[in-house]
Amino acid sequence: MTAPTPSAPLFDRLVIIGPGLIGSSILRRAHENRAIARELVASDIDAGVCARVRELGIADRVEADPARAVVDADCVILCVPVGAIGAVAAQVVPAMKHGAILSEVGSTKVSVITGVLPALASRPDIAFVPSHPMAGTEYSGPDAGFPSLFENRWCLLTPPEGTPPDAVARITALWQAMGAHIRTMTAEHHDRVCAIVSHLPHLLAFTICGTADDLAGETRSEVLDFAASGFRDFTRIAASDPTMWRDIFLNNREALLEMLDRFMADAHAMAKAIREGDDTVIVNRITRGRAIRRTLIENRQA
Ligand SMILES: NC(=O)C1=CN([C@@H]2O[C@H](COP(=O)(O)OP(=O)(O)OC[C@H]3O[C@@H](n4cnc5c(N)ncnc54)[C@H](O)[C@@H]3O)[C@@H](O)[C@H]2O)C=CC1
Ligand SMILES: O=C(O)C(=O)Cc1ccc(O)cc1
Repeated sequence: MTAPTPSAPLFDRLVIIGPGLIGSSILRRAHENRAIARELVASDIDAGVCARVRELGIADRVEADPARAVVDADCVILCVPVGAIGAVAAQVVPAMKHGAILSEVGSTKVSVITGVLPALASRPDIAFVPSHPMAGTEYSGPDAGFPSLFENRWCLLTPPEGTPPDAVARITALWQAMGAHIRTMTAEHHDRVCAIVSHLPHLLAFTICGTADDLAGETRSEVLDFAASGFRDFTRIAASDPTMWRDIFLNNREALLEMLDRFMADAHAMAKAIREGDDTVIVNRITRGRAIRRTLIENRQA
């Protein structure tokens, strides 16, 4: 009697360009679950990151040159800051094999897709499946990653019109193997949703920490002494990486500015209610905030 042949992995060779928090988390999960890819390859512009990924042993091979890294890959995922995705696509696409899948994990989509499309113009054989795991932390780099990062989190896919369904199905299967739930939407819708749920909150956190820091002398030291209040929750996300967030703000400019305008109008309405002692408006606003938090807890996303 012959032993049953184990089913082939989802990808033969999976390449991660930029194995920082997100890229190294994908590698860690795929390293644990070899049904995802037979071979894992990593490449990073930073020689220190390449050396660290080798030490961690989370990739089978590390290549300094991204064009060398992607040779014969079935799937290449760009995990670099959004401002670099277009340029990295231009470096790797010409070296990719016929029929391979290109993906990326950037936090913004419209400008990322616009930036990648020129590299794909002469390679209609390559399917492009942009993805965005709605999971992360305020930490960066290969040491910050962990295999369960995407567990029970949403991953948003924004395949451009005409993307082969088979490629979308394979990227869906990849994120499901990471433990994520999938939602597919247009890039425009993605950018508006993420502007309100992620980009504006980060902008507010950076701003409030800056405002507190600008307060002179004694007050500032008290802000830091008594930070075990609402302020502390802002400081966690305000600790996020400056390059990554500069790129997100500049690449989702329109949607972010629209949400900021709406927020400022609502903040002005709250200021007016406080000035005028309008307790109905104040209580109503707080009650709606509590309800949102309760829903997140019920959906296990808190
Ligand atoms: N940090 C988070 O919580 C989340 C981040 N994202 C997105 O994922 C992407 C990666 O973010 P993180 O993993 O947090 O960043 P990270 O800073 O931890 O890792 C990014 C890596 O890309 C490398 N890199 C930068 N430019 C490069 C280039 N031109 N060629 C090759 N490598 C290059 C860096 O050296 C670094 O190792 C970003 O686009 C970000 O918007 C998506 C979801 C969550
Ligand atoms: O650490 C947090 O609270 C985050 O919000 C992480 C995060 C950062 C960027 C994304 O595009 C998605 C998730």
